[in-house]
Amino acid sequence: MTDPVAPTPQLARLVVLVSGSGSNLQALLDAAADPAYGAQVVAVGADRDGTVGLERAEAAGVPTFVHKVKDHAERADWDKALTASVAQYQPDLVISAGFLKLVGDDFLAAFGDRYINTHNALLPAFPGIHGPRDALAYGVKVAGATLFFVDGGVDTGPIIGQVVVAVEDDDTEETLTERIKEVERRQLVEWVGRLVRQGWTITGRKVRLK
Ligand SMILES: Nc1nc2c(c(=O)[nH]1)N[C@@H](CN(C=O)c1ccc(C(=O)N[C@@H](CCC(=O)O)C(=O)O)cc1)CN2
Ligand SMILES: NCC(=O)N[C@@H]1O[C@H](COP(=O)([O-])[O-])[C@@H](O)[C@H]1O
Repeated sequence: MTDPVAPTPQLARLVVLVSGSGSNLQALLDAAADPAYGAQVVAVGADRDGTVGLERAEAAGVPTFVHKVKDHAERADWDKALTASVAQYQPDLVISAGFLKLVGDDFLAAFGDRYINTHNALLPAFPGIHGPRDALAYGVKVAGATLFFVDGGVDTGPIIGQVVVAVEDDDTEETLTERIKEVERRQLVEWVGRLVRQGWTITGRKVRLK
């Protein structure tokens, strides 16, 4: 069992990592506007400039930082820089919400017990960055989203929650992606709130609220 993580007595500090439109980030920002939610977004990080996700953070008055892989000689240097920026904000929970980069050893050593990711497929099926496309190509009848604690693999960590949607006969990648996102955002907001208000344990692959 990893060390249990206790509930956070004050507002829990969330750092959110994004690469794209940031609709999951927006859902967290909206939820955190109510102090009863129990958490605040203290910073937003990204691997690229000029995204709507970063604009959403700035509009909410939340500090941002960007680390691009190509600005570093080695991937490990990027990982160290990302780790240092996140650490500066002393997060209780780090959340990847459409963050399209795999983090490395330094990041996981610092935050591996408190780093979660939302993925738009029902893991362990369809890991990677094209979940809805891969699900449609396979011909599945249900799809969905998985929230999990990140480990050193690609979308392999202990699962916190999953939510399911139907796949319609006339779905395109775009329509299925949007249907998944609607339920994915709700799942993310609900589980982040529960985790920070109640604390959690991870025993092997089992995640439990305290
Ligand atoms: N060590 C881990 N890091 C991250 C995980 C994870 O499971 N383990 N989840 C991600 C998010 N993710 C899917 O949810 C994911 C992100 C990125 C990739 C990937 O292959 N990325 C390539 C670049 C792709 C691109 O920029 O177009 C890369 O990192 O070089 C797969 C899955 C959060 N981080
Ligand atoms: N595996 C990574 C991945 O594909 N993540 C997916 O990117 C979307 C981000 O949306 P958003 O930027 O609107 O929150 C989300 O659906 C998330 O599951």
